[in-house]
Amino acid sequence: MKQLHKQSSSNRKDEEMPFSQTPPYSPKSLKHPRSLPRSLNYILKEQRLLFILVGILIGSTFFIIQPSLSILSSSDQRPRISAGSRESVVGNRDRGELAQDFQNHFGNGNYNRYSNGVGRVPVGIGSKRKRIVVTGGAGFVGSHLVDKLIARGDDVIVIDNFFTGRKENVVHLFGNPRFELIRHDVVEPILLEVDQIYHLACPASPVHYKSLTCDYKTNVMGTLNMLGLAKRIGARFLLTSTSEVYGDPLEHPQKETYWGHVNPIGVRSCYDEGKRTAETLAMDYHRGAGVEAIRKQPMTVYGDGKQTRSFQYVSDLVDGLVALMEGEHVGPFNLGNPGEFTMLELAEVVKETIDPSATIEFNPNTADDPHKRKPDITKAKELLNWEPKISLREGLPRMVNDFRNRILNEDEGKGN
Ligand SMILES: O=C(O)[C@H]1O[C@H](OP(=O)(O)OP(=O)(O)OC[C@H]2O[C@@H](n3ccc(=O)[nH]c3=O)[C@H](O)[C@@H]2O)[C@H](O)[C@@H](O)[C@@H]1O
Repeated sequence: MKQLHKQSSSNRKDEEMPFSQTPPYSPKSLKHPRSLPRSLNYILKEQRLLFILVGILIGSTFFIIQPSLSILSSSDQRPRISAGSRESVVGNRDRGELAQDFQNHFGNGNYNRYSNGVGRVPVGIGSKRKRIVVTGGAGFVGSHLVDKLIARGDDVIVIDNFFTGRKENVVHLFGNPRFELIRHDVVEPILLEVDQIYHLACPASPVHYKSLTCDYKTNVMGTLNMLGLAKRIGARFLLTSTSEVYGDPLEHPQKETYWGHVNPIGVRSCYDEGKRTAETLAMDYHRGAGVEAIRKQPMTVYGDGKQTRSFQYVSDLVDGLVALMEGEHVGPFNLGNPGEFTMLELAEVVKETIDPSATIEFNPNTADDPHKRKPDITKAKELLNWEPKISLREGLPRMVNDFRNRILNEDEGKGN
């Protein structure tokens, strides 16, 4: 398999860890008590709290496409070829094997599309494992997704340029033969042979997307490159979009069919429009190819704090992403928690569940901040049989433990 800049790290003490010791997927458990304020500071630095809660836990829209060129009748034993495809890497898994594979992971389910031979392994290798690329896999959502995929037995290649991601998020997988880490910027093409592509790479933090460092190019060129790869190799493709594509919505709650209300020249637009363009590209390919710190510091609330958001715990999101990838559906799905809170309510819940002594500071609002946001998840409930299980009150303490644990792991990695 071709690799670009295979990661070498001076911080690979887990390298010898045998696979059998790989921790199963779950929000990482608290290993030993350590300073809560420190973890809060970590979580919230560079507005990470707002980012995590607003940027991630809100309802997000996900796109999934399937190049139609990969959909052949099950009786067609020819390699599936699209422009630039490499027949030599196209293998044929039989329907029974793939259906079995699916059942091993998910129990009974409809596996029609995959049973048409979408999954691939190199010719001659009858492995049931999937080979999966996760771009942005060293990020917050990405690293949780990678843990889940590895834990269920798949081979995972992470592509990340570490713009906001951290090697520490995946260091526990170093040395695992089923895991590869490639430092690579998705704006450059890459050739890999895989069954599925989860495209998460994106400068997602407000710290980045509200500043000149915002990289529209990543959303456009990066998505084009990953779509091109999916088309070439016939892989199933999933794009993590964002509820920001709905802008300051005039429809509430927001269904997948809502086109949104976005200021195309505002300070947030490089992110909103970048993701909107990425969605456009995904659907074009489908059609065309067929295919913040609060430790004794105030929590910052922008504006009057009456704007609403919906917050989703990361494991619910990861479950939804996998259900979407493993299913047969194409197009946007809202994967979010419909629980709707004002920013002031959120600050109160954070106070109650994390730090009762925290205070609130009001800052002028940023331009174009959406007034309300709440995902309509009817479609995901009906078609994916998916809905979030973890409430904000339940999720917040888990989130703190998760980040505390990451800090502890980092300290251990440094020999502290
Ligand atoms: O909810 C959302 O809106 C966002 O959720 C996640 O983002 P998240 O995990 O919250 O953010 P990060 O922890 O910053 O992860 C993004 C990853 O992409 C990587 N990245 C970023 C930019 C780039 O050019 N290339 C690249 O590999 C970063 O290094 C990082 O590992 C998804 O990865 C985003 O696609 C999505 O927009």
